Amino acid sequence: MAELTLDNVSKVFVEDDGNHIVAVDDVSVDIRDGEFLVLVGPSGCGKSTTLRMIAGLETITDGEIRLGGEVMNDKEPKERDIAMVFQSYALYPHMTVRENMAFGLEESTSMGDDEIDERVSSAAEMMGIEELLGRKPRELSGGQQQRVALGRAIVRDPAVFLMDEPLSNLDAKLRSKMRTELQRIQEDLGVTTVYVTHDQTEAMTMSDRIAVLDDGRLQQAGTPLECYHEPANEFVAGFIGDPSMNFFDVEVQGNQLRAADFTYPVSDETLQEIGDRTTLELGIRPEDVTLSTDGATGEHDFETVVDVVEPMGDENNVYLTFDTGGEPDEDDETFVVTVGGMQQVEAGQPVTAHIPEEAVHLFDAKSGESVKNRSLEQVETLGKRV
Ligand SMILES: Nc1ncnc2c1ncn2[C@@H]1O[C@H](COP(=O)(O)OP(=O)(O)OP(=O)(O)O)[C@@H](O)[C@H]1O
Repeated sequence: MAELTLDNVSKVFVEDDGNHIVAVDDVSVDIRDGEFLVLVGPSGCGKSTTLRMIAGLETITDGEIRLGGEVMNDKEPKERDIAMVFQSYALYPHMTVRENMAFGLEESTSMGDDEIDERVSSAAEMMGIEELLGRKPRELSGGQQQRVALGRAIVRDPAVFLMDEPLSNLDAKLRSKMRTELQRIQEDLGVTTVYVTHDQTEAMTMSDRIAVLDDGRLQQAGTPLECYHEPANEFVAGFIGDPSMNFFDVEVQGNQLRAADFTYPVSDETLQEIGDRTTLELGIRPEDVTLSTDGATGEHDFETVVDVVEPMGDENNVYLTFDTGGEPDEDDETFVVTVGGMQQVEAGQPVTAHIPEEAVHLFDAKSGESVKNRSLEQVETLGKRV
């Protein structure tokens, strides 16, 4: 059993001048046995510090970390059944690949040479590095070093893998190849894994669940689709998804959401969810807006003009400006809309943007908390790309 639990975990660094930095603030999350959890968030949000506390490389200021029910707080790193893979790979330069992989086992266990050899061979096979076992790290490419670092973690057969941006030094193509390979290996081995990245594509594609951090605080822990379609707040909504969700400041007037001349009527059901709030942030995903040249025929259709078209291959990112009737430029809202690559759209072209109410997200303007999300059920019935 290797369930990993973080219970109200905090980390405060005290600098020489007495200044307190709250790097991790009261984070609680349960990582199930065999689960692949990705910790994601912007630079400085506390991802690495969280991982280092789990590894025992950093003390815990407050709270408790448990592995398989056992409290880890005061255990030395080597007493924890955990293997960590770093961004820098951290291979020993004077050792061969075989020695690098075997080193941890020789140091920390009374395992016989035969079993060590067997484990190294099997991990090398899994990582496809059998031919490299006699080489030194300097004789390897970045991708190969990365495989050795992963192989070294696998050899240990730990209860938990911790990975800190392990793919970020690889080029884009190798990175996406390693993403799928790593996922497969983790699934085959069934080892509980906590993986840190600031790359939300990695988070979306690799994880069973994502834990989104901002400013040391856990914003949401959920499946990639939950975080994408049912974000807990505006931060998660804006962070997950590329291009990012479009946001619009609106006021509630009767059954309309308004920004100067922009009016967006909503249903009674939506009004109920809004309650007595008077200011909101309206959010809409780029792929949920549709563009046409038919003119505005419905109450959720808006006339606009294409600013820029960014071809992405199979689809285009189309930038539009919504004239909301305020000061030109200042109060206008810029939108990005994703359309299929076959749809002919060019800069300067007048278009009608349709913003379907079922896909609209609403957030409390003050707290940023979610007020209305599109539900996963709606996504399925709409047959939208997810
Ligand atoms: N040893 C330290 N002493 C003081 N402050 C620290 C220390 N380590 C981290 N911090 C601070 O704690 C906060 C969280 O840092 P952390 O490295 O965990 O963030 P991160 O999300 O991993 O960022 P990145 O993606 O840039 O690596 C930051 O404000 C950082 O400056």
